[in-house]
This record gives sequence, structure tokens and C-alpha cells, in this order.
Amino acid sequence: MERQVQRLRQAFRSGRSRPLRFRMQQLEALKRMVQEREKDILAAIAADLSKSELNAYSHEVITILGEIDFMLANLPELASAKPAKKNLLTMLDEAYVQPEPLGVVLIIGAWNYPFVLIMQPLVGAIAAGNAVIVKPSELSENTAKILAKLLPQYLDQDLYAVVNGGVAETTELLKQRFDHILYTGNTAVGKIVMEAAAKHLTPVTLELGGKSPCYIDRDCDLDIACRRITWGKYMNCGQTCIAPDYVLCEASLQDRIVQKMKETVKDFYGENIKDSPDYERIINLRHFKRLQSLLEGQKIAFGGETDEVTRYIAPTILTDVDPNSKVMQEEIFGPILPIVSVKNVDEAINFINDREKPLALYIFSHNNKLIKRVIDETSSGGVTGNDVIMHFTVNSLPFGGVGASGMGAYHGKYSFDTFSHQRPCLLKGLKGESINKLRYPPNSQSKLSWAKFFLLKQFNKGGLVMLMVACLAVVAAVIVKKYQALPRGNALLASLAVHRLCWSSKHS
Ligand SMILES: NC(=O)C1=CN([C@@H]2O[C@H](COP(=O)(O)OP(=O)(O)OC[C@H]3O[C@@H](n4cnc5c(N)ncnc54)[C@H](O)[C@@H]3O)[C@@H](O)[C@H]2O)C=CC1
Ligand SMILES: CCCCCCCCCC(=O)O
Repeated sequence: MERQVQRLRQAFRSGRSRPLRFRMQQLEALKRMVQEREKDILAAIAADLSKSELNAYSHEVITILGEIDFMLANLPELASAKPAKKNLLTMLDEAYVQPEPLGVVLIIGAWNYPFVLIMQPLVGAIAAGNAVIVKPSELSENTAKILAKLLPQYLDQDLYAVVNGGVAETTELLKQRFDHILYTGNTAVGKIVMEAAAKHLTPVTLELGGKSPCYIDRDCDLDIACRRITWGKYMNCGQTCIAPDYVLCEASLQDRIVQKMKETVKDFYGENIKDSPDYERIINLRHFKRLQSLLEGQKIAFGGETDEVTRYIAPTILTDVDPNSKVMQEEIFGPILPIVSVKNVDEAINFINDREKPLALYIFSHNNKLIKRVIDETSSGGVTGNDVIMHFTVNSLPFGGVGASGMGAYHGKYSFDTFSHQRPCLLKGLKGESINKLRYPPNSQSKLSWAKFFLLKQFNKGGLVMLMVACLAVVAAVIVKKYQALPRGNALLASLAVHRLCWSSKHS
């Protein structure tokens, strides 16, 4: 492992990954890989998650093609130096922010969207000019294998590598020094990753989970709300980090919500859900049993059927759920939707704020003011009003958690920024030493006043006119100096004194 990281570091140090043209070529190659090997990729995702290839395409492949296209179109602008505002002391200098790659980056993915969760950060890390090691989840082993096979065929092998394996391999990997780690997965492992990173002072982006609430207001089109929630909750069999975890609503809405979601489930998956190509299965027996245990003691208003052999759990709704019960204590990550009653929106807001900050928050209402109020009075990684999941698909929005649901963000420009250092650059000439005397020892009260003037004064339009007058005064002073042979530096200070006097008289 150590040698592999060293090999990548050496390749990074050679500077090969930095030129824009190289990064674009690698991104083009990644796009070719997705297009040319689409069948293999879809088959792997489908096998891992008992998913149809159509769904594998719309859940995972579209996102990646969109992300690559975004980067190809925007990379020149993203990677360019941005001029920075200057102060009086640096007026004649060059100041800009130059994004630079961090070095060797580690990306650790989770199993639930095994292709997207590796590829989307990879696009950002390549675009930013880094060397990258990706570590797909061992639980989605087919996708892990296909990534290990295909990525080296399309990408520069000295700069980009795939490491496969489970806890032992990841633990070993985490002992190495990286320049950034992006981890997607559960909170407990997030802490392990952060602890390992801290040993090297490596910054981390943690894409974690949590219980994402969904508030349904009384003033709402319940047909539409229930259709959208049903889609987002049962997609990928509920194994989506931003799936609505539970519903908060007034007690009087509960039965209507159950009825409407029941009808929608039938529309989406037919009479026999088990036969629907659009309904997935639970990833493994451990998660299947964990989910089964969440049903114990609950009032099942709809669904509840399970089949251990195929790891099938029906779309399920629980009503009158006690907020202290097990299903409300941990992220569900499966097709079980508890409904918890609240008296009104105030109680919903308190309910959300009494718990860890979620990854997503959903609010359904005709009343935009109410939606804005819930946003203003709560915190979450992201928000979608009157829909679920969809903020994930907008790559101009940063995607990430806050508090217990994670730190940092990616997607689109935010991926580029996550994997870049924003390097401040100030380029001065070697002239103008007379003004620099103000900051050289010995210090004095007068020098301090000058320093305050140069560094703290903000200029409005009028001030700028004054400044131009001051510049003219500088020119005049230089001419005077030439003819009167003043001691070096005094001409400039004299002219600035004129400027300062003008300024003071205008503002006193
Ligand atoms: N915020 C986001 O974008 C997303 C968050 N998630 C969250 O991820 C969770 C589900 O994923 P997991 O079951 O954790 O996926 P997982 O079991 O695939 O683990 C994630 C990664 O951590 C590694 N790992 C596991 N145990 C480890 C250990 N002890 N030391 C070092 N590495 C270890 C695995 O090898 C894997 O690559 C949910 O909480 C979900 O909400 C999932 C997808 C997206
Ligand atoms: C148009 C539907 C796209 C859905 C993609 C959802 C990915 C969610 C993130 C996750 O859990 O890893």
C-alpha cells in the first residue's frame, strides 16, 4: 500500500497531472469508458443491487455523464486564476487566487450507489489535477471489480489507482499519508476515517447519513406529495442516503397519506411488487435482519412482508410511531416509512432541531412562506421543497452534510473546489521601497497612522477621485523632486501627505 501511494506521489510530483489539456484528456477518457463499457457497468450495478439495467442507468450513469460534461465545459474557467481586490498598499501589484491541486487524494465509496459514489468525486479530483486512489465498497463487489478492471484501461495508470478490499485493506490504506480524503458511508466509520486522517493533518470530506425528515403541511396537494415521497423513499429499496427517512404531519393527515402512498405503490410496482423490475432488494442479510428488527412492535399500516431468501422487504408504512422507538433512533436505510404526528409546524421544527442535523430535509406545502420558515429555523445538509432527492441532481448546488451528517461538499464546481487549494498570490515589483519604510522598524506613532490609513480606509467613488488626485500629486512630487533634489522617498511621502490631508478634510 505504502509503495502504491508513493508511486502515485512521484507521478504527481512530476507535474503530469497539472496541465489543463491532460486533465481534459483524462476526463474524456473517463467519458469514453462509461460509453464504451456501459453494458459491463450496468450489469455490475444491477447484480450488486438487484436492480434493472434501466434503473442502474438512470440512478447512476446519467449523473456521471452529466458531471463529466459539466467539468469538460467549465474546467478552463474553474482552473483559471481569479483576480483579487487590492488595498492601497498593493494597488500597483498583481493579486490573484490560483487554484492548485492538493496532491494524492483518497476516495472511499459506499455500496448503495457504488458507481456514482466513486466516479463523481473522481471526476472532481481529476479535474482539480490530483493523483487519486479510489476504494470502492467491498459490499458491492461486482461494481468494485469492474471499476478495478476498467479504470486502469482508460486512465493514466501512474496517477490513478483502484484498491479493492474490506476493513483490513481500508485500515492499511488509511495509515498512509494523503492530501485529502473523501469518504462516503456511515457515521461510525466516518469517525475512524477522520481519526486516521488527523494523524497526518489530512483534510477530510465526510459524506455521511442520518435521518432526513419530511414535513407534510395540511395546506398541500397530498396526491402529488405522496407520489413524490413514494418515489424517493422506495427507490433503491430505501437504500438512499437522502431518502426521506420519516414523515412528520398532523395526525389528521396520517390515514390519507397511507391511502395515497398505497395507491402509488400499486401504480409504480403493480399488484405483485416482487415481480416488478423497478423494486430492488436489501444489500445483504445483516441489513435485512436489522430492518426486520425495526418493524418489531410497530403498527404496520401498509406492507411489512419480508422474504429472507431474496432479502425482499415490501414498501412499508408505520403509523402512530413513538419518537422514542428504535425505528426513530437510527437511520432506516430501507423501505420502511414511519409517520410521526405533530400538532403543527412549530412542533415539527422543534422535533427536527431536537435531533442531529440531517443530511436532507423535505417540506411539502402550498405555502411558500411556511417552507421558507422551516428552512430558516432548522439546519440540514440540503433541502428540497415540494419534492425529495432532487437537490442531488442539480450540480450547481453543493452536496454534503452538516454536523452529524458530514462535512464538506462536492458536485460540479464544489467538487473542483474540494480537491483544490485556493492559493493566494501577490506579485510585487522591486520598486516603491520608500513607501515600505512605513512598515520597517523602528516603528512610530506616525508610521502607525499611515499604516491605518493604507490598510483600513475604504474608498467610495468620491474617495477614488481623491486617490486619483493623490496620484497626480505623486507625479507632481516626482517632478518637483527631480528639480529640487529632495532626499530619496520624501517626494512620495509628501505627495501622499497631500492625499491624506485631502481625505481627512473631506471625511472629518
Ligand atoms: N452523504 C452521502 O452522500 C451518502 C451517505 N451514505 C451513508 O452511508 C451509509 C451506508 O454506507 P455503509 O453501510 O457505511 O457503506 P459501506 O459498508 O460500503 O462502507 C463504506 C466504506 O467504508 C469502508 N469501511 C467499512 N468499515 C471500515 C472500517 N472499520 N475502517 C475503514 N473503512 C471501513 C468500506 O470498505 C467502504 O468502502 C448510510 O448511513 C448512508 O446514509 C451513503 C451514500 C451517500
Ligand atoms: C434521478 C435520480 C437520481 C438519484 C440518485 C440518488 C443518489 C443519492 C445519493 C446516495 O444515496 O448515494
